[in-house]
Amino acid sequence: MKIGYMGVTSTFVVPDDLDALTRHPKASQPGEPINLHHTQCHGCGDDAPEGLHIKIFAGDGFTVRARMLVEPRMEGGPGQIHGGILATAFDEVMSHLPLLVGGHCVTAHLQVDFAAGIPVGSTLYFEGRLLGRQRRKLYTEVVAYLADPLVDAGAEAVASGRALFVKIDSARHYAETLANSKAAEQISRRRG
Ligand SMILES: CCCCCCCCCC(=O)SCCNC(=O)CCNC(=O)[C@H](O)C(C)(C)COP(=O)(O)OP(=O)(O)OC[C@H]1O[C@@H](n2cnc3c(N)ncnc32)[C@H](O)[C@@H]1OP(=O)(O)O
Repeated sequence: MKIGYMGVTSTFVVPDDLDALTRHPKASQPGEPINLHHTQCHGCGDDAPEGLHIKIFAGDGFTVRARMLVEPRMEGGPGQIHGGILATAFDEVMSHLPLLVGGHCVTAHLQVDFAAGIPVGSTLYFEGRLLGRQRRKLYTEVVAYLADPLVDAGAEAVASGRALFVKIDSARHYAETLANSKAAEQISRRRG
């Protein structure tokens, strides 16, 4: 089995020679919700019954803000969020950053640092940031807090994540699996 990518152990290093970033003209404005991937998306979909139902908003510049209620069904260790759920939430929040510059991406690499246990019943607040772009690669990071850092300057960071996204041709990438999606019609309609 291949470990890492192309035989190289994956390490998240943002290159120095980045391309310039430009906000897409149709990107959500700061404070506005960012369009759902689709309504059945496990992370952000309103109609995914077992989904995380994360609410994601555009921030200033190349940032996003998000929040998620840590429900009892998300428990791992007693009374605390499961680490895999937090990793999923991080993936979801960071996957909305490429939408600020346009185009669909998939996660190629994801890493998480867990700094403190996160109690069931809390609301998690996320701040995500696009660190840079090089060709099809977009480098992102996210930090999770137990209070809204916008209103509470003392909000403590409880976890952080980094991910590399790679831009795809969405129609080609999902050509063989779209028919399995509960949202197939909606996605096809959106493509026109
Ligand atoms: C319509 C609604 C859409 C909703 C989207 C929701 C998304 C939510 C976020 C997710 O969870 S996505 C699901 C998890 N991810 C995947 O299923 C992706 C599976 N992997 C792939 O499909 C391919 O490996 C991938 C598209 C990422 C790359 O394959 P390609 O053949 O298109 O590109 P290539 O291998 O040439 O890589 C492009 C660049 O990325 C680099 N790269 C790719 N994977 C890497 C990796 N793992 N680590 C480091 N670098 C990587 C690669 O070295 C290269 O760099 P350079 O530009 O410098 O040449």
